Amino acid sequence: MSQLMYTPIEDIPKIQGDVRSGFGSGKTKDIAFRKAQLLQLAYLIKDNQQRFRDALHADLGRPPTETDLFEIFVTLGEVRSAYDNVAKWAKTESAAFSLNWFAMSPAIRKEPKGVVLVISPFNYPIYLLLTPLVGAISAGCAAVLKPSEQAPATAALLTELLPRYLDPTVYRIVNGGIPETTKILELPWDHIMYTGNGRVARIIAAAAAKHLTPISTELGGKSPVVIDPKCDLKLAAKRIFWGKIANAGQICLSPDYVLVPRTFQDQFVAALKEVHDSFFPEGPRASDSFSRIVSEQHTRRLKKLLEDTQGTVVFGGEVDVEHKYVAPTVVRDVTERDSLMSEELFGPVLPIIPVEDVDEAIAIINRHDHPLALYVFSQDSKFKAKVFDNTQSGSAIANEVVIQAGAHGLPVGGVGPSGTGYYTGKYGFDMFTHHRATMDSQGWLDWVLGGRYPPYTAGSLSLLSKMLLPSFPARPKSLANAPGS
Ligand SMILES: NC(=O)c1ccc[n+]([C@@H]2O[C@H](COP(=O)([O-])OP(=O)(O)OC[C@H]3O[C@@H](n4cnc5c(N)ncnc54)[C@H](O)[C@@H]3O)[C@@H](O)[C@H]2O)c1
Ligand SMILES: CC1=C(/C=C/C(C)=C/C=C/C(C)=C/C=C/C=C(C)/C=C/C=C(C)/C=C/C=C(\C)C=O)C(C)(C)CCC1
Repeated sequence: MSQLMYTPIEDIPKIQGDVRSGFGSGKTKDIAFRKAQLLQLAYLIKDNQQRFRDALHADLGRPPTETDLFEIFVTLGEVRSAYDNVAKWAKTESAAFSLNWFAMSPAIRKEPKGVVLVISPFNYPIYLLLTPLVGAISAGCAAVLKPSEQAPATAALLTELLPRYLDPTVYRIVNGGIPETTKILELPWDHIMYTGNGRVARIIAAAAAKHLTPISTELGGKSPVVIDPKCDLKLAAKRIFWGKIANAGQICLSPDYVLVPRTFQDQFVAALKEVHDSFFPEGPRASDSFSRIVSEQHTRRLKKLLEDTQGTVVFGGEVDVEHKYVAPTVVRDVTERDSLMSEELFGPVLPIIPVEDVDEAIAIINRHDHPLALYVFSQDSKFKAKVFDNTQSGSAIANEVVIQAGAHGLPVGGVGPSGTGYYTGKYGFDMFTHHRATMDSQGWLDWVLGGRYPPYTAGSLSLLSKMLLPSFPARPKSLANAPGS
């Protein structure tokens, strides 16, 4: 297995300078070049699938099925979609038709922003590094990638493979921890995409502000689940519990806590226990279908949150810091002020908060930061609409969890504290694309537009008003008492 070597800090400005020169050559703008690089990226993943599985097993004790589902398939899907659509996405687009303007051929040129920086976290180190790269390549940008040092085997493998498959004059990896990333952030970039926690996002945003660099932040938060007692209970329990134990709960979109009607809590907890026993008949510790926590530090953090909870542990609760193991755990009768509600859990611990009704569930959600995802389990469209219409979140998903990130055509992104901007598919292309307004005005148009030149006269203004001043419908009766009426 490759060993992770940090990039010497003094090399970082040169790497950025080299990539900037590479971008300056103009080669990344060529659609054939973009497609060739995308194809190479597909083969980088396909040729090395087993090595990626092994690396993720070393980093997170991750079962290969999960690496395939959450990283390999979905990243290859992103590459395929970009490969098929890049020519269409990159085409100059005519502006919406307007009688006044069409003669000037107004259009939008899709131009690469330039040299972009991608900083990614440990939990999906392939998908969250390479999906932004797909966006950057398809947008015609050059890119420097900073993988998470907390997933060293995967970072080392990517560092070995990237220059073998992609053009190293325009796509490079820089490795390291805080000192290296701090150096990277001193440099001017044309866009920074950061995926990770909100604390570091503030550091990134402050560094970017010095150069007025635009940023996208893909963050996390506490994604709630609202349960309607009339839901399909077995299905709800199975999907929610899977979303909590996959990658040992280290998923940005993982259900963080569940809001369940007080009278339904016993049934819901019993259903979760049944699912637990069916997923792990030999117990989760012995199972090869259950990951470990990324570090001893994060395991200790989860241990402390569990020690401090005032809720009742229904099952699980076992923590072994040395082996970075946290058992799948369900805690019932949790309150809003509990330790388990103090931060994003990012582990296989599921707190259940009993509520009187859906109104109380909505009020609790709205007292917290807008989450990355909001889940509802219900067969009743009015119930679902009530929850979605009265809350805000990155995504609003009924009767499913987590897999919305893999759904073709949907953006992935947060709102407010769960992030700014969207990636995947065309959204990834747009993130790294400058929409450059262009037009070409003919001289003869001054027959009608000549009134803009001095000396200004009442007649010229009247003509300009006729062409350019928009009219509006009369105010309806319902606005009769509105200010100014
Ligand atoms: N919205 C999304 O798509 C998404 C996806 C995955 C994870 N997340 C969120 O990410 C978080 C987990 O990731 P994490 O942040 O713990 O991962 P992490 O510890 O791997 O850090 C992420 C990146 O930030 C860098 N970093 C850390 N400290 C830094 C500093 N002081 N200055 C500059 N860079 C620094 C790391 O080197 C790494 O590359 C969770 O909150 C999760 O919800 C969001
Ligand atoms: C096959 C036929 C049919 C049915 C097809 C169906 C229903 C296919 C369904 C496929 C599904 C549900 C696939 C799910 C994939 C999930 C993925 C890829 C999850 C990805 C999650 C990710 C990337 C998470 C990322 C995490 C992040 C960003 C944070 O940390 C019929 C029935 C239509 C008939 C014809 C044949």
